[in-house]
Amino acid sequence: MQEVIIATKNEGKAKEFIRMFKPLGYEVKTLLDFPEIQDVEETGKTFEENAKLKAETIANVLGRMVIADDSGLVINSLDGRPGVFSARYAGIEKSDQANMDKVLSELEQIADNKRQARFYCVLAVAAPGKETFTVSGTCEGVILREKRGSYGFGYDPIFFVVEMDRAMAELKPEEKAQISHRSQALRKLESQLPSLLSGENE
Ligand SMILES: O=c1nc[nH]c2c1ncn2[C@H]1C[C@H](O)[C@@H](COP(=O)(O)OP(=O)(O)OP(=O)(O)O)O1
Ligand SMILES: [Mg+2]
Repeated sequence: MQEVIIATKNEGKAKEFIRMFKPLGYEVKTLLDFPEIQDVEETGKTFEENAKLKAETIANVLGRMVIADDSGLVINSLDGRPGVFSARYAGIEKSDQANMDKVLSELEQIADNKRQARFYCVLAVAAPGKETFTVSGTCEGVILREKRGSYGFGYDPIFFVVEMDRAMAELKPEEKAQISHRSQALRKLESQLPSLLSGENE
């Protein structure tokens, strides 16, 4: 099977990418398979900037095509927070539980009809000597008042998916893969994968 490198150290993302790429005929490797590679500092102001930064840095380290994912939760009544700070919202330890607790407490006084939010995902494709490009996807929802469900990762337990009438963490992996911001973004990339990867690791 042809190999695709995803420049992520996030186990939840890694699992989703492995599942999404399998039916397309690609085997996914992530930075969890390359523990010697150092963290890329996410200094960008936008998801696009951070996705490009991660993809280009790792493409240069490995000398081959790499896809990076920068994603997060955007909440209307918090002026778009946590946004690009989603992973480290409650501190640099990157705790999903602490991040969710912080959002829940910030929204405690916010009425049910003012809790709209969206997940946003940018995928950047970078290869040495080529121009980097990005695609994006979104998933609309509402922030719950307590955690629900145990699938997924990150903010999934507090994110109610309008389209599915359940919390994201109540969706089985194959259900999340039908509607997620990540799969929306990947769909925009799918048809280009064969040409992007031609000449790589045959
Ligand atoms: O489907 C999702 N379901 C729930 N939460 C999600 C999702 N997608 C992103 N998120 C949250 C997790 C993390 O708090 C942040 C991503 O931050 P982000 O910097 O892109 O990833 P990360 O630091 O965990 O790993 P890495 O940079 O190595 O890919 O947004
Ligand atoms: Mg990150």
